[in-house]
Amino acid sequence: MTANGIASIGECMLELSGQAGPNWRMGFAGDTFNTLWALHALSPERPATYVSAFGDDPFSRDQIGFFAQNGIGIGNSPVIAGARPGLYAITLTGAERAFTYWRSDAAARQLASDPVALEKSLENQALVYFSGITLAILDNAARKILLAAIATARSTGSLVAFDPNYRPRLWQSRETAQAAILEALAVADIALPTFPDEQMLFADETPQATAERLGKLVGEVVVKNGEQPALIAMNGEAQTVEAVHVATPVDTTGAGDSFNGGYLAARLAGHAPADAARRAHKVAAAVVQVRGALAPFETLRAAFDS
Ligand SMILES: Nc1ncnc2c1ncn2[C@@H]1O[C@H](COP(=O)(O)OP(=O)(O)O)[C@@H](O)[C@H]1O
Ligand SMILES: O=C(O)C(=O)C[C@H](O)[C@H](O)COP(=O)(O)O
Repeated sequence: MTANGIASIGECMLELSGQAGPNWRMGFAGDTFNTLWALHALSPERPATYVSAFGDDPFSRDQIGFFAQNGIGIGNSPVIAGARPGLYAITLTGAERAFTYWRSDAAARQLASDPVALEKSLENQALVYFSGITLAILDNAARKILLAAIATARSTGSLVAFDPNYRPRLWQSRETAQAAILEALAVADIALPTFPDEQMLFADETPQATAERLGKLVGEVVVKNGEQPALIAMNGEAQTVEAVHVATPVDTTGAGDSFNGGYLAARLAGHAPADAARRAHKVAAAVVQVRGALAPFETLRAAFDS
């Protein structure tokens, strides 16, 4: 059987976005889910699986129902009695987002609790995607199980993409994050970092320094940098691709994740890296103009094809 699917591994939370007070709007989001959402919008012919662990409370059931309504399955992800999803709220200063989390006992922390189920969820995938947030919510033993399952999928032909997405609050120490992220890069074919994260974590002085450092570890690297150009490093060659100018961004939550979804969908469809990054910028520019991390499929498709 040809591997045709797309799997993304991590934590999808309940999301509060919009305005504080009685007008909060509740959705579902999380970096790896946001990327899968865009990927699925842009590659609808590929079976899409969100690999995580879920609870059995009404919110977990709603979340799984929301995925299903939108054509996204959960593979062999465990559903754990008594567990529940995490929650985060977005507060904005202008369009720049900050997050408050309630997630320390979320079901997703058990996503590697059944190694056999995890490996099964990663079978027959053309693409396996995960992030530094996926690593940050796991303990050491669970991280090892996850990376082993990803390495197995890669050895059977899956392309592996990884966004380090550094969230200092989720890690015990910067050194732990550095070590785990380097281990993840060792099993990745495509790395999709954001420059300010890499600057914080590895003290890179410029996006070029990030691209050079990661280019020695991974064959294909795209460094995002907000409204600044993205930098592609592939096989020792560097290219820059200008972002789209957005006059009035509303909420930058999910911009990087949606960029990744656009980039990977384009690469899976056979577009060259620079063309993929141009499409990804357009997708991300559409996402910064909506509140919350997810934009409607039609909005994403129109941006990708424009
Ligand atoms: N203000 C902006 N105007 C236009 N595009 C933006 C803006 N902010 C982000 N983007 C788009 O989103 C992508 C990712 O944004 P970035 O801020 O680097 O990532 P993250 O959301 O991971 O912090 C950028 O490469 C760009 O395409
Ligand atoms: O922080 C987390 O754990 C989340 O997953 C919440 C957000 O949905 C993403 O962080 C958004 O990611 P950006 O694309 O970088 O804006």
